[in-house]
Amino acid sequence: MEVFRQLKEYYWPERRFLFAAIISLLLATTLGLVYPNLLRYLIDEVISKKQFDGVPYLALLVVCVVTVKGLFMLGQGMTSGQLANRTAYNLRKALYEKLQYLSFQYYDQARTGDLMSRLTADLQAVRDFIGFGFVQILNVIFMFTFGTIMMMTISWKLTLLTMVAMPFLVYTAIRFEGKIHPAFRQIRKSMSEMTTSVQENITGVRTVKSFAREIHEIDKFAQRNGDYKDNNVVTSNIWARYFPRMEFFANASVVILLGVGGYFVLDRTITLGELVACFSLIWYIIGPMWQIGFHINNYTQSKAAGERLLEILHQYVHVKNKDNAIVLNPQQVKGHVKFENVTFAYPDKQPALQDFNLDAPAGSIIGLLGGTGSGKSTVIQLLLRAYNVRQGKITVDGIDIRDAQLESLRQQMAIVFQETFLFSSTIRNNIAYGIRDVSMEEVVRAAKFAKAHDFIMELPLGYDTIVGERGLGLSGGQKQRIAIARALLKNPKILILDDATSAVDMETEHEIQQDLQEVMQGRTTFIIAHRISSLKHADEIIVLDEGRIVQRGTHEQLMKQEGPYLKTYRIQFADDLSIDGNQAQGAAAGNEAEMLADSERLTAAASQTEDEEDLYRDPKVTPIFKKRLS
Ligand SMILES: Nc1ncnc2c1ncn2[C@@H]1O[C@H](COP(=O)(O)OP(=O)(O)OP(=O)(O)O)[C@@H](O)[C@H]1O
Repeated sequence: MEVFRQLKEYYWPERRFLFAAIISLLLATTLGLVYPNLLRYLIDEVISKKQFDGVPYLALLVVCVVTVKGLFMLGQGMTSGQLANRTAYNLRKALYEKLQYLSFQYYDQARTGDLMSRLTADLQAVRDFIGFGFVQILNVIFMFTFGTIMMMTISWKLTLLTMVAMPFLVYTAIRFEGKIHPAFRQIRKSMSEMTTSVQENITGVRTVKSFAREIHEIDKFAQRNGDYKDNNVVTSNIWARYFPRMEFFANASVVILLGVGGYFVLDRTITLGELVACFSLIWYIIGPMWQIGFHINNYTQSKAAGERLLEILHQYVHVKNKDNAIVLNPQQVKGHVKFENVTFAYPDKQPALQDFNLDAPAGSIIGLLGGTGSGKSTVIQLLLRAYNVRQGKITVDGIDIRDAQLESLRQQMAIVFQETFLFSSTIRNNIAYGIRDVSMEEVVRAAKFAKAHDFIMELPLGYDTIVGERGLGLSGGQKQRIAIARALLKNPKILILDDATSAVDMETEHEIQQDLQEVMQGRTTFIIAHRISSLKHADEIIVLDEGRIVQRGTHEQLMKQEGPYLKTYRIQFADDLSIDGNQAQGAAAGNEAEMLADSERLTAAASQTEDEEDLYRDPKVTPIFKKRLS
């Protein structure tokens, strides 16, 4: 019962329904005990004595008892239903809330299919037990106790003899419980593995098909399906072995009752009516014992399910607010970011970042460059406080981010990831995600800045087009542009572009960056990019290799040093040259010239773009948005 003790806070507030269900069932069971007594009266007082005048009254009494019992059963059903559904609601709410606050570290390991199975099948099992199963077990106890007491009042000897087989029944039932509980746990585990496999297959269907791995996936699923089947077979075998034994011991009681009871009637120790009443009452005792397997099964299943729910509910939250955490006020935050001697390793891994130092004054642009796995995204993850830093510290305006209230810290930041997640909602809602009271004009302006407006307008329903869970129907670049619009609309003090333009073509990237120049003003901006053209305007570019800073400086400074930056520049430049002959050469030459040009001149040129001119002349642009963009 430990599991249910720990789940108390979710069903105890609904205890009024629990008590009402118990009382209703108690009364219904008590009324059920009237039948054997009516039978006894019918045989001993009416049939034996040939007093048939009382039969209509007896029949009427039966009708009344049946009706009232029915009403109590109805009450029990309704209150149990309330208890079950309210408990499920409370649990679902708590689980969902917990999932919101669990840290990135948890999600690094968590499997969606497994979580989904806990939130559905396991929750259902707990709901059914608390709402119905528990009351049924109490009913078993009532029926056994009341039935035994009534039989005792008729003949204690007969009762005790009838009970001889019961300890065997109880022993078998307990052994059955010991075997069936681990078997059910295995079933749940294999069920969750099977669900995970289906879920991953559906999510990654494009990868599976493009690698022609259908057969492999079918085999993989067949193995999990087989495990699930085997576990069910094992459980059925346990059931098959124990259930007949329980049935045997239960029926042995009836045989004893009829044999010994018949002898007692002949002996005139009890009347025929009393034997018939005992025969009726024995089912009050055997019935619950008969069902004990089902209740044990139900209980063990829900206990296993409850354990899995508690695992989520008790899951340690790695990143959380301290007591008296400092709430960052968006009006006061300037966005001065500092990393001081930060060394960080993901659990059970080599350090992803080593002795990392960075001073990004408010409004500065920091570029991060490096090969895959060099630690660029880790810098951003740590700034977001997705993980706690244990060595060194990160500050925003001098406040250690571990002391800042998490929500207020993340509200100061907007991040555009390389992989864009779009919710299954309209494009408008996707752009306005996380911002309250935003006007359509602001959404459109942000979309224009992100170069998303034109393609959105070409969609049949424009901004009201519903995009799928993974933005189905949109290209990678289009999704990225929506993500950029979403970030711009948030008006963050710290803007993070994590390879945010990797999926758009060079031309669009160039256009977006010209607009971003304007947007970045007044915000501390972190740009992770593989293309040097995306970083060249940064105030400081940090080049990482295996978690260590290997070069830092401005584009101009780094271009004068031999090192990975210049090497990367040359490779990218050479790529451009080799693409398509003369035309590319011209473009590359232009590109190089442009790269080396004075960045101020570029910014000035960029500010001449049509969109911006429109924006600042357009009287419809709300002052809020102008402020947001400046
Ligand atoms: N969630 C995680 N759990 C465990 N290890 C991780 C996790 N994220 C990153 N790493 C590891 O940390 C190291 C740095 O990864 P990071 O994602 O910061 O690199 P990156 O420079 O952003 O790479 P890329 O350009 O490929 O995105 C890598 O060795 C990577 O395997």
